[in-house]
Amino acid sequence: MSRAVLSLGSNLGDRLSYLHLAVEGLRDVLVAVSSVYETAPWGVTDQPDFLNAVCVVDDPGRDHWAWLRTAQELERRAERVRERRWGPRTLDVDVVAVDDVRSDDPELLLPHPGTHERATVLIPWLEIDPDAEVPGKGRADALLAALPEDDRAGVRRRADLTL
Ligand SMILES: Nc1ncnc2c1ncn2[C@@H]1O[C@H](COP(=O)(O)OP(=O)(O)OP(=O)(O)O)[C@@H](O)[C@H]1O
Ligand SMILES: Nc1nc2c(c(=O)[nH]1)N=C(CO)CN2
Repeated sequence: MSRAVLSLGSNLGDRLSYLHLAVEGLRDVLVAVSSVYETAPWGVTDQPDFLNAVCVVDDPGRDHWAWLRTAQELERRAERVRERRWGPRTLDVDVVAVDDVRSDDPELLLPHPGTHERATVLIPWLEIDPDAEVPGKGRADALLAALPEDDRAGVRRRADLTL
């Protein structure tokens, strides 16, 4: 079994349609997809709000490198241009975790190094997996509770948008 958690983000153009494109590309392997969240930007803060969501996907035939290729292929389809780090993008697909795999290869860091401090990932992930664990870091609910209130407040569920 190879179960992966992928995070989706968009803050350029028709944001929802880019998230749709990603979910449609994952349809055959999709186990669960979260609601869509409108989120205040972290990192570079002078940029538009993001739409974020998280998917759980499963395919016994794909290892963690294959999930990275899947993520990059989805970004390519969204004609993502690589600009500045943490800057605006049509579609960002990060591999958050794959089973219990730990990797310190810079091409594929697992779990994704930002996960434990990003409410934009933890909140949607917990919605679809309340027992989620970040390998090596602990339970996602405990990690979320440890974040500043402002970080959690910046993540708002958009009940009017669906994937
Ligand atoms: N877990 C991972 N998921 C996706 N890409 C990863 C991962 N670990 C390392 N990378 C590498 O990161 C690079 C892509 O970085 P990218 O431009 O998406 O970073 P970013 O989205 O700006 O920042 P962040 O990764 O902190 O969210 C790729 O070269 C990819 O090989
Ligand atoms: N709210 C939010 N902010 C971000 C995001 C993101 O997905 N959501 N992604 C970034 C680049 O990886 C930089 N900043």
